[in-house]
Order: sequence, then structure tokens, then C-alpha cells
Amino acid sequence: MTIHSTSEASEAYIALGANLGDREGTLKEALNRLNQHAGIEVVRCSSVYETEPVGYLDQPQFLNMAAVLRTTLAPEALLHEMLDIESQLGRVRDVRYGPRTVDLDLLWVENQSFDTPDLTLPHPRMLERAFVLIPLNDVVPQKEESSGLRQFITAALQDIDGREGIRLWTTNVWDGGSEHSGS
Ligand SMILES: Nc1ncnc2c1ncn2[C@@H]1O[C@H](COP(=O)(O)OP(=O)(O)OP(=O)(O)O)[C@@H](O)[C@H]1O
Ligand SMILES: Nc1nc2c(c(=O)[nH]1)N=C(CO)CN2
Repeated sequence: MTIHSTSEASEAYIALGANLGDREGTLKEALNRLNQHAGIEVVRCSSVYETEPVGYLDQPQFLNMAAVLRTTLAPEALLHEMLDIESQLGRVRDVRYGPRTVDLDLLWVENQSFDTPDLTLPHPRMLERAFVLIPLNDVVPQKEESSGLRQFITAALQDIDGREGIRLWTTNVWDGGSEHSGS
């Protein structure tokens, strides 16, 4: 049986990236669409950073950011909504690690781990990628001892090669959007 929602809300951390079209506008629209879902509230956003492409190099620079959601959706259902929003915003999957109008990755959900063909949680590559870690560091509380996420980030930040290829784009990308439709 698949559980689509739970009555208790959980905190979920996501990464957003975009390197085609109106990158900043698409990131805002992805946040609006998440927040419009009755089971999802966007609680906090990082700054937006412009980053050099990693992995597949022959593509435009990305804008990357992270956000904290509160959600009553189970992780599989949340990922389903995120993939749906990627498609609505013109994401086409062709080149692995290649250009995209928007990429939404589910990084971490409190007290949850998954290892299925469709969902791995925590996200297996999040601690290797400065374009994920630096925005995530903005939104994870400095003194969060319970989940362990803060300790993982602090340790991983010490292992990455500084902030080369990562520039601040804007500190304030999202104004809260239109009303959240949940209670
Ligand atoms: N934690 C997760 N967050 C997002 N997608 C995930 C996760 N775990 C598994 N997936 C699966 O990965 C698939 C491919 O995702 P996607 O095309 O965005 O990968 P990518 O962005 O090119 O690479 P990467 O996963 O390294 O960021 C999705 O269809 C999804 O089912
Ligand atoms: N700078 C940067 N490089 C990438 C990114 C991204 O979001 N930012 N996403 C990728 C596919 O997951 C591959 N490479």
C-alpha cells in the first residue's frame, strides 16, 4: 500500500536549479506552484547563486537555491508533485546532467529514509555538490542537533573546494507568493 499523505506535517529540504530560459522567473514559479498545493507550504528560501555547470560542462550557467517545505505529503507523493511541476515548467529529460528549465531534487525529509528505484533519501549526491551545499547551508538552522542534517552539512562544507564557480545572484527571490491553499 502506498501512503500518499500523513496527518502530521514534516519538514522537507529541496534543491532547485535552472539553466534555460528565464531562470529566476522559473524558480519563483516552481516555488509558487509548490506553495499552492494544499499539502505543501514553502517555509524558508536560501539566496540564489549563479553556478558554473558541473558534470556536463558544455551548457549555460545555472541558478541554484534551496528551500524548506512543511508538508503533510508522504515523500513519494511530494516527489511526484515536484516531478509534475518540472514537466509543467517545460523540463525535458534528454542529456543526463544536461540543461534544464528547472530541476527539483528532494534532499532530506525529517525522520525518513528511502531506497527504492524512484526515490533515494537522503539524496545520495547532495553532500558532494557545492551548488547544493552552499544554498542548503543558508536554510538549515545553525543549531539543529536532532536531525543530524546540520552536522552533515558543516562537515561536507569543510571537504569541498571553497566557493569557486559560485556567485551570489540575489538574496531574496521569493516574496511568499500567492496564498498557500492549505490550513
Ligand atoms: N531524492 C530524489 N530527488 C529527486 N529525484 C529522485 C530522488 N531519488 C530518486 N530520484 C529519481 O531520479 C530520477 C531522475 O531525476 P533527474 O532527471 O532530476 O536527475 P538529474 O537531476 O539529472 O541527476 P541528479 O539526480 O544527480 O540530480 C527521477 O525520476 C526520480 O524518480
Ligand atoms: N552548477 C550546476 N551544475 C549542475 C547542476 C546544477 O543544478 N548546477 N545540475 C546537474 C544535474 O543534476 C548537473 N550539473
